[in-house]
Amino acid sequence: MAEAMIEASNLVKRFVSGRIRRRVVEALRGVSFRVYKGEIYSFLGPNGAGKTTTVRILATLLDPDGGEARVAGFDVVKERWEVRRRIGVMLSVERGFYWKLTGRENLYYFGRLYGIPSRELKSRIEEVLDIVGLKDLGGADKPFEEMSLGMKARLGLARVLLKDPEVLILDEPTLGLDPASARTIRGVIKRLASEGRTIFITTHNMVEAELVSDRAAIIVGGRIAMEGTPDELKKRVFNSVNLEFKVRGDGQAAKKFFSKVRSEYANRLVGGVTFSEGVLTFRISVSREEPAEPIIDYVTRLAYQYKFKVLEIKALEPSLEDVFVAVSGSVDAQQGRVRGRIAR
Ligand SMILES: Nc1ncnc2c1ncn2[C@@H]1O[C@H](COP(=O)(O)OP(=O)(O)OP(=O)(O)O)[C@@H](O)[C@H]1O
Repeated sequence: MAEAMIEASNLVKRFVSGRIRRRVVEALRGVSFRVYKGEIYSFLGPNGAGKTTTVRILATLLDPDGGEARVAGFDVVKERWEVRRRIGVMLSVERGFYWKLTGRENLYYFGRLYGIPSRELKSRIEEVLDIVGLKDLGGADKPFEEMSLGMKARLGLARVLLKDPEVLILDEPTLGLDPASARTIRGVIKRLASEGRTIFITTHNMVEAELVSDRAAIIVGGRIAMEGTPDELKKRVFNSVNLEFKVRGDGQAAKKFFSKVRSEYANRLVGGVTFSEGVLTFRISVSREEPAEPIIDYVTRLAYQYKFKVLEIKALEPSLEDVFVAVSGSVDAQQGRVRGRIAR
């Protein structure tokens, strides 16, 4: 069994706000999870779900009101310095750098602050600049204030890597980045995990979560609603997949053809049917337990009968975003934000 590098047990956190009208927000209501060595574990959740609060507790920046967490084997409250020595934390891409210093100078400053000897630090800086691709972009010698968001994020990750941490805790590491920078950051995250580092990330970006995560948890209202590999989550939430058919044929025959399909699979047709430029497209839902062949056979035979050509048959698996929407309930309030962020 792999070693647990992050263990959260029943974490509880409350915030009290407002002086006159006291308001208690239960940010975490008993959050438990484990992340094993070499794993990439994503925390997904709508706004205010408790993601950043969890990150801050794991990063020893905030104490829980209840429960406990251990990172790299050490308690985040009682042994916070042991934890800090072993983790790399990226909270917000723009935080904490010196605006007038270049990328390289900033890294030198932080490297010295982390106690890395000067000679060793210089070669380490070149190494991490290469890993995050900042030299190629000309970001190494640019003052921080003149960097693009993508360069700043890369520098943030470079700073995290200076310490060569066992565990990386990254809060929305690709938020707002251009596609190339987001891809680079995802690539670095995967590479680090393949080298045995453990990665905890929070994200709103479902496509990203699906691309990088070994396992993911969906957190809603301070509680983990569901946890598993992206595949497990999909199977648990959706017990069917949609088969999409594209057939080409004559417009008049298309009506008759489709009415046959409808009479056979009336309540299993999902989404609309379209007929465009001679191509009829429709979807039939198939439960995961039943074989798809009889449906494929039926449609193929019907197509032959009506002199239609079957252009394509494919299974459309639900995405992690579909799971997220189903699990986190109505996301109307967040929809703009969620949609906006996955469109990268
Ligand atoms: N310092 C604080 N004082 C009062 N309430 C807080 C504080 N920090 C967080 N909260 C509240 O705790 C809840 C969880 O916040 P948290 O920042 O962990 O959510 P999140 O999942 O990271 O959301 P987002 O995606 O919007 O960053 C929210 O209701 C938030 O308003």
